[in-house]
Amino acid sequence: MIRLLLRVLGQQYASPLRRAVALMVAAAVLEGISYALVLPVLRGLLGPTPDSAWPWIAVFAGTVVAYAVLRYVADLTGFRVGAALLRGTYRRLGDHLTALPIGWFTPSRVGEVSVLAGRGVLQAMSAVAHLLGPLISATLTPATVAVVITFVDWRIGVAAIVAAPLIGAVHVWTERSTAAGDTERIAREQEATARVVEFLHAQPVLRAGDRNAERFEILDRSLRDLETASRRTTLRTIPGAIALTTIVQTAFVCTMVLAVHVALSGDLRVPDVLAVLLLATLGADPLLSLNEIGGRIRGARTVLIGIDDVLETRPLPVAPCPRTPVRHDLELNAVTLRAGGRTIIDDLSLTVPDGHRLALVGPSGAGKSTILKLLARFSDVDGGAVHIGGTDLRDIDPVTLMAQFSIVFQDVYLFDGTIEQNIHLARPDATHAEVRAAATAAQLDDVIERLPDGWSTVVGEGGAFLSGGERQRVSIARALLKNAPVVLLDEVTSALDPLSDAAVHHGIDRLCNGRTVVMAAHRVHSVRDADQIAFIDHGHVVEQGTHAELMLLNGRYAEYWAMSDPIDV
Ligand SMILES: Nc1ncnc2c1ncn2[C@@H]1O[C@H](COP(=O)(O)OP(=O)(O)OP(=O)(O)O)[C@@H](O)[C@H]1O
Repeated sequence: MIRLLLRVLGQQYASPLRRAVALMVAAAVLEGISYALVLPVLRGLLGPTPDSAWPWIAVFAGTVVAYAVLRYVADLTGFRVGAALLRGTYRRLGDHLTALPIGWFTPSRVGEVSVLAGRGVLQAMSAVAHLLGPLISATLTPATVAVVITFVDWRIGVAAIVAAPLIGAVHVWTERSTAAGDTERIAREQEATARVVEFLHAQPVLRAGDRNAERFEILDRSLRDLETASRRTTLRTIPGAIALTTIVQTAFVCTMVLAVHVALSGDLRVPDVLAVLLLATLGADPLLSLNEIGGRIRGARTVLIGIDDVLETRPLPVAPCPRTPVRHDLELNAVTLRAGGRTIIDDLSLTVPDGHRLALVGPSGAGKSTILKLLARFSDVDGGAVHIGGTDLRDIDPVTLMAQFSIVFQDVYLFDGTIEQNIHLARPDATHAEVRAAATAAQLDDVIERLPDGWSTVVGEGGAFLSGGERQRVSIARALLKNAPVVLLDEVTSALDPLSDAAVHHGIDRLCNGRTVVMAAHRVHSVRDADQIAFIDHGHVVEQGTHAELMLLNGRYAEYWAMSDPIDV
């Protein structure tokens, strides 16, 4: 577990962790020694001069006080190390996540990482803070007691010590038999969490379609699966729990029987017999708690394996000598992309000269949004290359690359802050006046006027207090403020009222002015003025040209145009 923890977090935590473990070991041994002092106390008390017990009672009291202080320091150190590990895990995970390709963040991965980063990390780190000490105590205190018994009578000591390898074997066996179950239970837990979130998010749709019962059945099934997986894991731990209890009780009974037998044969005095019986009782008790501690440590271990898996995911490679593009023409050269076992973009080539507008048109699922994502290197291509200003995206530093693009996609995410804070994100060094100018250019002024607290209105998590068209306008304001040379635009698909639609398109026109633009268009009227239009289907360019050229060709684009809503045209 500690090795895994250090692999996840890095070796810089090795020495504080070792210090905490050393203190916990010292506390556990001192606890065992304090129990062992029962022996001289009883020998004195039950001997010819009971007063001789007093010095030992004083030593016993001193040891108990020293143990209490050491335990406190050890627990405090464990707690501090746990807190430092918690911060370290969040930082490591955060740093790593920001380096992962944007394409990695699918909804299911986001759900998985949310569970890990939320409850998971806390669970794993509280194991260090709260369980490492009890685990060390539960093993080392009985071991110290067994060594002391060996000094009293080696035969009884050996009977007690024999239990140790058996307990170790049971622990390893339980670990192995429950490992697969633990992994399955965590997977079911993540699945159930995702279904609960989905059920809550989908309430408006489900109620409108009277589909709550049907969808609840899916949620209920995933909760039942979780229950089954949890029951299966619990059942798998039962044999280990029974075996551990049996071994501990058998060793305890053997120690007692042997102690009585040795005493009856005259080899052991009464105080020593009493001390051995007392020590055996004190040693057996913590061993029985190993089951519960082991179960919780196993849970923490499974979480650490999950975090390790995320950290093992390779970020996109960064060129050793990154280059900075000086022009902003774009080129997709024989690009192929595969995902989910199929080819999404197939040997596709396109060029956009600096300052020109390319519109991508085609049926749903043709690959238009994917092309936009490849241009911003959300993921790397499987074949071919993407260039900006003649430079392969893979040769450009990720921060420099992202600085080239203003991205306006459909799923606009707003943070739970004010509109101003949300726009400011695009360029933190922008002045207040620049932010306001971007908002005005994106036609946000009338939206802000309508909000209860104007500019200071908090927009809610994900921008929930704004409409789709309003969120889109905030996104355009961000892009305007960023003022990047290339604009990637995924046109909003949901229908907006004519006023909002006009406002969004006015903002888009301002944004595109004088820049290199690639736009995935869902409505034909918005592409008519593009310098080039590419009709995409099944990840291929089927036709390419200006609106007039494509209409003359009388092919797929012309057919698409004819079918489009006359209001669009
Ligand atoms: N990570 C992925 N794994 C598997 N399939 C994917 C992935 N990303 C995209 N796809 C698939 O690739 C295809 C192209 O998707 P894309 O979003 O680019 O289409 P689109 O032309 O933009 O569609 P729309 O007009 O509906 O937005 C779709 O069939 C989509 O399901």
